Amino acid sequence: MRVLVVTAVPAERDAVTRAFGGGFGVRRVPGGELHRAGPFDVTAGGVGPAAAAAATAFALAGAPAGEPYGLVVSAGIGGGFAPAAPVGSLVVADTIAAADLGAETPDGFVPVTGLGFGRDRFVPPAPLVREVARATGAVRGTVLTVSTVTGSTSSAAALLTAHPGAVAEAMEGFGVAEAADRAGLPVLELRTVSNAVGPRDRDAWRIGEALAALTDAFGKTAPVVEGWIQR
Ligand SMILES: O=C(O)c1cccc(C(=O)CC[C@H]2O[C@@H](n3cnc4c(=O)[nH]cnc43)[C@H](O)[C@@H]2O)c1
Repeated sequence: MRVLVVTAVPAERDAVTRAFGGGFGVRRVPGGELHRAGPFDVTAGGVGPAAAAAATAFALAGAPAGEPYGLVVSAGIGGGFAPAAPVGSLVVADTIAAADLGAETPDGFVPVTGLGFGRDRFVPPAPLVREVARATGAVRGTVLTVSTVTGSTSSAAALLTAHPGAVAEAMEGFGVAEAADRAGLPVLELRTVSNAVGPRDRDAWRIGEALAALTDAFGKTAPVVEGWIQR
């Protein structure tokens, strides 16, 4: 079995494949391409949950005969909630939560599940999360999926009130998880922290360091997931 990794942008995809000395072959799938590296097929699916879900669904549907996927990973850089996940740290999601999927009401935000629809979270396999955290030193916690990057102290505080276990936010995990779940596959989310969640200061984003940390993280994660998908 192989592992599908979905990043947002090509720089993140290439950071993952660099853990194996680069991509070893590129395969076209509808709407994208898959870069083969070690046990991973890595695709840059675009920014946001909708692009991520579409890219994941097409990649899973196009798996070659005899090479099924056993796991899907959402990966890339993300914002970290202080003090749990400082800039430069690695986070592995024990819960992937859609933080802004729902309705604003007079009583505040109501998640989509409170409206009687769908899902607002997915839970990766706990033993796998534990093993990845042990192998990489990652912080474990909820990773939020947002469609709008948080840009103020008050919004960051509101997210932490609604999700006390949140350690990071990004924009794709829930979309990847939704597609993986419909294919009957487990999901994992790995984020290296490029910036603090809070007031927007793009000059303070440490993207280069976060991409280097992503390469390091995948080098350490590969043996763990290889063992796990063979069980
Ligand atoms: O400008 C670049 O060189 C560059 C290289 C790699 C990635 C980027 C991105 O802007 C990726 C966008 C991606 O990052 C996630 N992200 C990062 N920080 C946050 C945040 O604070 N809140 C939400 N999302 C964040 C997100 O998943 C985006 O898709 C640029």
